[in-house]
Amino acid sequence: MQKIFDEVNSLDKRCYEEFGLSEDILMEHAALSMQLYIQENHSDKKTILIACGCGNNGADGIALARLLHKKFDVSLYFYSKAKSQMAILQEKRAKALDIPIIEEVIDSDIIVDCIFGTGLNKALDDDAVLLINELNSLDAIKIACDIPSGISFDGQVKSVAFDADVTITMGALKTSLFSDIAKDFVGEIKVANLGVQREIYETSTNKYLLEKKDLKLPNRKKHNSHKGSYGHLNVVAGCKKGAGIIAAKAAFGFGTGIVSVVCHENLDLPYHIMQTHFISKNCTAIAIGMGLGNYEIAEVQKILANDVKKIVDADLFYDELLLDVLDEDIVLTPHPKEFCSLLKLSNIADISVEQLQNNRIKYVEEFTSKYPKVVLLLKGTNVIISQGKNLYINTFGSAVLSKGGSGDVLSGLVGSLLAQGYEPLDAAISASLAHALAGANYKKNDFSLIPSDLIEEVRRL
Ligand SMILES: NC(=O)C1=CN([C@@H]2O[C@H](COP(=O)(O)OP(=O)(O)OC[C@H]3O[C@@H](n4cnc5c(N)ncnc54)[C@H](O)[C@@H]3O)[C@@H](O)[C@H]2O)[C@@H](O)CC1
Ligand SMILES: Nc1ncnc2c1ncn2[C@@H]1O[C@H](COP(=O)(O)OP(=O)(O)O)[C@@H](O)[C@H]1O
Ligand SMILES: [K+]
Repeated sequence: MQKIFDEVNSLDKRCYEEFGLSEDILMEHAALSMQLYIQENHSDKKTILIACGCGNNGADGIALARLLHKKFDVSLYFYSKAKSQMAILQEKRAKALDIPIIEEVIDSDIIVDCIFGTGLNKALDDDAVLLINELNSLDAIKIACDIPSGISFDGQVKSVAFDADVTITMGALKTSLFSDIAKDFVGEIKVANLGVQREIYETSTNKYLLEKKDLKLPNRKKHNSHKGSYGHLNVVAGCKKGAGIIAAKAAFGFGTGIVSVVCHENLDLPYHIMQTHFISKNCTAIAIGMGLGNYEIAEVQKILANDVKKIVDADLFYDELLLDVLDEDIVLTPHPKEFCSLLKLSNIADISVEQLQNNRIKYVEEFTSKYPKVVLLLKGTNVIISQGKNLYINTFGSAVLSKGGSGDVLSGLVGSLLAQGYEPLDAAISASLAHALAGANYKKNDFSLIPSDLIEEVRRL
């Protein structure tokens, strides 16, 4: 996993104070890394437009123009007059080289957005909105310097943001790049070293970006085993039985030795999935909530009181009885609407889905600091998983997963790993990665995936 930081000003400051580097050195490295990226990936292109603002993001852009001048046809466009000391200095250097400065945006092979970086501190004015819309409308390779202009420090996009193919972010990954809203603007994210290697630049953090290698598949190492060695998951099915059946199939395909669906009515299940009317004595984990619908409170209370690992999803996020188990290391997998209900039930906040989506990390942190044992997996395009103070983000998911039943597959995967003995946090992380990567491996197209395709892809991981 890679570290993520809420802010990097303190990390820059450390470079000056502890490593004796200057702002100029850091900026030169920022510009150099963008130059190298462009030369290594787009040497066949001719024209580059660099749009600059008045602060140090703009200064990065002017320094880049100096580095690329003559190798490409570089034009500088100033959205506003240089204001920061470094922007004034860089402009002087650029003028000494006669780098073309243009008054109107022109068609170019590559556009580099250096209008606003981490200093964006108010709403974009009409001119900025017009400029960003104009840049977005051009058919060019689009590179954002540090962060696409228009995304604020907390990952919100109030009006518009630069629509980047790639974001070259300076020094370290920033939290703002990983909001659900930002995902449609950042493109591929690359980190530029600022004069020291990243491992030196970075300090400690509580936020991490998950990588493919963080997926720990339940590979079987022992030959001397039997089905009971790989756990017994009980999936509780309710009114909408399909949800439980999907979860059960996903769990079986992900390695659980025995999977039983708990339901009073007789179900038509695949032969390898068992049915039971009550929780099995030897079950090693329980998945409950998916499609539960109307249920008897006493019965659900009794199920939740079982001393085995549990994953809770869907309908139970609307019921106060969930509050009884929030002092356990239980896994909860709400989507945003369900999480809003959970926040309300737990007296943390009474907010709309929109308010949540604009502040996902804030509310996850509030919840997990109130309930430090719970493993919370907040669904979304960038899934957030958190327990206690630590928070992990999975960005591998995509819109192929926006289908009824995708969440039921996820519950099944989490339950499967819990039943096989994974710790709750490890189960949530690996299940979420498997879920998203399986979706990404489905290559037919981006609209036709159904839960059985997703389970099939999980089985191929
Ligand atoms: N040590 C450093 O400080 C380094 C900074 N770097 C670059 O510097 C950037 C941060 O520079 P700054 O702090 O100067 O910030 P920005 O360059 O993002 O812009 C800040 C300026 O824009 C103005 N502004 C903010 N929001 C506005 C709005 N909506 N409409 C109009 N004007 C607005 C502010 O008043 C301020 O003058 C980083 O994103 C990064 O690109 C890099 O060069 C690496 C090193
Ligand atoms: N656009 C998207 N990008 C990434 N993941 C997505 C996207 N849309 C949906 N998902 C994932 O699909 C799952 C949907 O779950 P949920 O809404 O509970 O569906 P259901 O209850 O119908 O099974 C979640 O894991 C979510 O993170
Ligand atoms: K920018």
